[in-house]
Amino acid sequence: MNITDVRTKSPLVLTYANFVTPQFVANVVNVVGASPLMSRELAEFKELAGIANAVIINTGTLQKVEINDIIKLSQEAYQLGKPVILDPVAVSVPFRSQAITQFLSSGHVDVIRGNAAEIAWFADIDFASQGIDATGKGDVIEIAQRAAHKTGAVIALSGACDVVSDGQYTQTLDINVEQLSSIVGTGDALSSLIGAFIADGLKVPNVMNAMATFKLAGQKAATKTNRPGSFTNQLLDELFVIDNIDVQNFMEKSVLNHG
Ligand SMILES: Nc1ncnc2c1ncn2[C@@H]1O[C@H](COP(=O)(O)OP(=O)(O)O)[C@@H](O)[C@H]1O
Ligand SMILES: Cc1ncsc1CCOP(=O)(O)O
Ligand SMILES: [Mg+2]
Repeated sequence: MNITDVRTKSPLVLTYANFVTPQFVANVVNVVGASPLMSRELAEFKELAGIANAVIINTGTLQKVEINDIIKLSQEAYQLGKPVILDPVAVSVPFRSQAITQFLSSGHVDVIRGNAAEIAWFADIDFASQGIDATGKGDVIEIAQRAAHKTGAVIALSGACDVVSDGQYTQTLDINVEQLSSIVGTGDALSSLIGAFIADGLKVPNVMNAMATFKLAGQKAATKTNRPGSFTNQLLDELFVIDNIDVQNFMEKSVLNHG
């Protein structure tokens, strides 16, 4: 899907959110015309997964007692044929590594969206990080492709260079917009935004369409302000008005295909 499709179809995006950024995430999904819904209640997962077009599981503030819940949520979504997107915040921190390993052992995932350090964990490649941030350097195409092969999921690696890969087909978007990394929650928001754009099918180009839309909105916002507070609101405003023709032109110019 593209931004016009999202505005027309208004897909419902169900997010098991962390407790840090849900309002911002919901607003990003809302301003592009999709329909956000957040829940952490096991008793309603089946019903909500039934009405959702995609399910996002963000483990940014996951607790031990919740691991079986997210496994159940991913299984319900899978049984209903709904794509599951995992956002494994700071996965290299030991408790989180154990939790995600347990999740992967019996849960289901179709897309993993993370920064380069988070994706490198799935690829079994060393990559420096500090908490929620990727701080190292590395071959992000290799990292994304290896993570895709190891997990069987479509990988959405975000950062200065965005990479989407299913292990065979890879696309990159190497456009630097520093301000996007200056506010907390842009990664969380991107994970749920991807959920809106894959409502008509889990394909690499659909995932890249979401990432390019978000990146272009960030680039536009950055031309109007460089202060984090006003940038946050400007980003929402740019997403609200962004035009599909602009996004398609941006993608034609900046997205590279790597087989
Ligand atoms: N240096 C950067 N230049 C351009 N875009 C960036 C940069 N860092 C992050 N982004 C963008 O910010 C968003 C969040 O990505 P990222 O910071 O990697 O996720 P997280 O917040 O989960 O660490 C993505 O759209 C990504 O493309
Ligand atoms: C600060 C923090 N702590 C646990 S989740 C979270 C938000 C992470 O947001 P993002 O990964 O989008 O920067
Ligand atoms: Mg993140």
